[in-house]
Amino acid sequence: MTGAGSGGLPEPSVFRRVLAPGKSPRTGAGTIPVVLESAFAVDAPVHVVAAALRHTRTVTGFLGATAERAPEAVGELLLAGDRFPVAVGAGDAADPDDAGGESVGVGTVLRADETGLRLRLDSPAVDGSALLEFRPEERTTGNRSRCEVHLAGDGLPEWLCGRVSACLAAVRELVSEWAPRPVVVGTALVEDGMLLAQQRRYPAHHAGSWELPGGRVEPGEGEPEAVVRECREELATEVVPLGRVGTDIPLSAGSGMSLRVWRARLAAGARPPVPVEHRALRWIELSQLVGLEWLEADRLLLDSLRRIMVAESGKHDPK
Ligand SMILES: Nc1nc2c([nH]c(=O)n2[C@H]2C[C@H](O)[C@@H](COP(=O)(O)OP(=O)(O)OP(=O)(O)O)O2)c(=O)[nH]1
Repeated sequence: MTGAGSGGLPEPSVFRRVLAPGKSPRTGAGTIPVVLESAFAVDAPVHVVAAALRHTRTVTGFLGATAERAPEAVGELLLAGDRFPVAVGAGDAADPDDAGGESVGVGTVLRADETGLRLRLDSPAVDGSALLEFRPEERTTGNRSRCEVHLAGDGLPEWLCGRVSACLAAVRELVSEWAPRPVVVGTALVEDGMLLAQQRRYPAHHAGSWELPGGRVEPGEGEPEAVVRECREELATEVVPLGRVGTDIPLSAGSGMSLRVWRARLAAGARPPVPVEHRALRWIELSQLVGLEWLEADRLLLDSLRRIMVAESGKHDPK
């Protein structure tokens, strides 16, 4: 990978364009396949950057650059399996409403989680498939956390490079808007490959839905401390936080908060969790994960939660 300087946005000109060995330039519709390798730095923690990289409107708007056709993706953040239309051609990369070309391809999300965003672009105009990947990596110096986003692409049409650059500028803006948000911590408590979920009793619009134990981080409190306190209050037990899981999830428009999940285990000798404030608790097996009626925000974390459940159980993922 090639570093693109400290904090500078990668202009199309700084993308290293290399024809992949053994490949020859494809012809037609101005498509020259490009192998793209680049990196740029953002002054924000990786879980915030990874969230912005999967923001549906930003990614589909800039990369798809087609205003008329709504993406099939319905969530605020992209999920693996989502698909969206892509107008093929030059257009104005800075304007998501300017579709450019006339022919339409399809973008498919192959992965959208804390490890990054991986997309496939299928269109007759690119003569098959092109792959594009954004991979955020944390770089910590002292107590300052910044993120390096590595870009990789294979078989990219030339016109897509300008859109990638415009998309990254929009991601950067989103990051500066999201980074200072107050945080609600959620706890992914996994024991023997099973995840603890709790069913809300209130407010009315959340009652009956399932969520992870947690709540708002108090002023002056660290996130791991908030995880321990909330589990004491809600489950009457002691947990040990182990690290973050998934990307941040921006909570619904009015709240201005982000959900940030920590993985945890029960402390040695801790009492079994009981529902103090909630209607019910349930230890969820892998096969029950998707079918549960989760709060909408939690649904966007299921791929990441599945991964830690599989790792804990030592089983093969049947998905
Ligand atoms: N705790 C938690 N909150 C979640 C999850 N998913 C999700 O959308 N939320 C939302 C619901 C609420 O709008 C907000 C946090 O509310 P909360 O009621 O748990 O927070 P809290 O304990 O600090 O609040 P309070 O009851 O003391 O007033 O985050 C989740 O998995 N766990």
